[in-house]
Amino acid sequence: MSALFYVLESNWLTLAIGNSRLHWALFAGESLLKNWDAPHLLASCSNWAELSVNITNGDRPLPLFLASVVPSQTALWQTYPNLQIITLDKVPIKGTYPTLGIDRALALWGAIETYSIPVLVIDAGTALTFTGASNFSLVGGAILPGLSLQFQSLGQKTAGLSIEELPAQLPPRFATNTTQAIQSGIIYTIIASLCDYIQSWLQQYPNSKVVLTGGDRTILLNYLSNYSPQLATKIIVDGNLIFWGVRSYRKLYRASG
Ligand SMILES: Nc1ncnc2c1ncn2[C@@H]1O[C@H](COP(=O)(O)OP(=O)(O)O)[C@@H](O)[C@H]1O
Ligand SMILES: CC(C)(COP(=O)(O)O)[C@@H](O)C(=O)NCCC(=O)O
Ligand SMILES: [K+]
Repeated sequence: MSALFYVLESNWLTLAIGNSRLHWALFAGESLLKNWDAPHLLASCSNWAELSVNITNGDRPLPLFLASVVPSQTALWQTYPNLQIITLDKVPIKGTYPTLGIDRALALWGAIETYSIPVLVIDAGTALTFTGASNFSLVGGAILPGLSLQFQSLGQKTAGLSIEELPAQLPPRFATNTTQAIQSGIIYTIIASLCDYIQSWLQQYPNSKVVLTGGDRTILLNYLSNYSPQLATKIIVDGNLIFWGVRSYRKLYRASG
């Protein structure tokens, strides 16, 4: 990221650490100015100054709100002087369980605040997660290996069944070569699962919004639009849900001192 922006009093940063990479956002007050992704930091980075050369203005480190599901990456930020680590006990959604991922809780909070409740959040990240809420209370969800992870695990645990690229559109379902057979197997089962979870949720909560986020959101929506155009129209795509959750957190705890 470039360091060439004016740092205002109201500027603050959020860093959401997922299992694949870092998700950064720069805010001015309530407005998102800029967001970007970056690779995980190397464990050899041992102090925040080294890590944050691009996010300071001289010796004024910006307030940093950190939400992480990767403890070894969280540890690298512990000495940052203007740091707030967001923990699940600070998320006001009712009915959560102690090991719920903070990324899921914040994305859900962000979806509730930005859209409405009931809401189902689908996070197509390293893991593919479903997280639903009604009455400002967690209803529940599901976790499965995400799109890339499914390809990678097949590649790692078999002799030679690895493929490099995801097709932009749905592959033929009944394939006659190995690459397309793998693509078909993984993509159609993920899309069928998506449809099934969404339909099941909408049966219970017919007026619910369904919001898709995470690094694979665009490609999954493409597949879903081919597979079930009618269901695809019901989906809101928002890559910034977790940032809206962090914004809600900041607002709540600033307001209450
Ligand atoms: N440059 C990239 N690095 C890693 N994953 C990427 C990249 N571009 C797209 N992706 C897709 O994004 C998915 C990871 O989603 P993301 O939301 O970034 O994960 P997480 O929040 O778990 O770190 C991967 O499965 C991959 O398919
Ligand atoms: C399910 C997750 C691995 C998803 O992580 P991600 O794909 O965003 O990197 C993460 O939210 C997590 O570690 N959750 C803890 C278990 C739970 O939410 O029940
Ligand atoms: K995520």
